[in-house]
Amino acid sequence: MALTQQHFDSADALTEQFATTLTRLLKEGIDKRGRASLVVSGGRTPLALFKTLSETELEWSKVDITLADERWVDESDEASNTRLVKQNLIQNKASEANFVSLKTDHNDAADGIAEAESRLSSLTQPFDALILGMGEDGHTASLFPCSAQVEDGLNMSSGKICIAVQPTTAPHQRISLTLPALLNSRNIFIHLTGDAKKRVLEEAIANDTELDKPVTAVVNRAPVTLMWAP
Ligand SMILES: O=C(O)[C@H](O)[C@@H](O)[C@H](O)[C@H](O)COP(=O)(O)O
Repeated sequence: MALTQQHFDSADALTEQFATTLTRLLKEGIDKRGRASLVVSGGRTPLALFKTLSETELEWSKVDITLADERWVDESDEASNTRLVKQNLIQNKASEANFVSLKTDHNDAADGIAEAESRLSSLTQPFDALILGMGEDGHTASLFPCSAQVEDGLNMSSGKICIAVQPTTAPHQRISLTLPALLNSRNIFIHLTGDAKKRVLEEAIANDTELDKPVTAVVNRAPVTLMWAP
């Protein structure tokens, strides 16, 4: 499948254009289907994008937002992606958006899977837009190459929407959408900044080893747009 690359001169230019594109896609979803769904990633990269989106005019009350993955920590924990999204995206004009959390009260993520999957079933699918980040080890969402669960997460016929993941090279147990669940999106973006990550992505695609660099599995199966700035 094709990777379309959109390169920008600065992170600000990337943020502006990305917010415009996402708003257009969400509006299109609302116009055609009554509601729209947006799947975002955690980490530091999307922070400015979240802030810009939150200031954007849109019928946010008709938008459902969830995460591609979540660290299995309380919402009060600095590491919580839910906290990040609520503090930066579900604010201002976007405060009316409906946020669907993947985190449940269970101590172990494995015990929260059924509830998380049931929550996700309320979202318009295919998702209108999916924003993925990537780590320098080639993980995307929480499909970590170091984890024992990576094969399960990349299995296209598992029938699973979410899995519990225990990375060995990153902190916190996680819950992640599986590859088939992520691919159930009308528009897929990989959002990266910096030369190092761009190199990792290019090498991952060239070497085509999905278990070693799970981001490759997404690019191999769907049209993906890379949104990149230095
Ligand atoms: O919760 C998470 O950690 C993620 O969703 C993860 O897949 C993230 O997107 C990458 O690790 C990139 O993170 P940075 O943007 O912080 O580099």
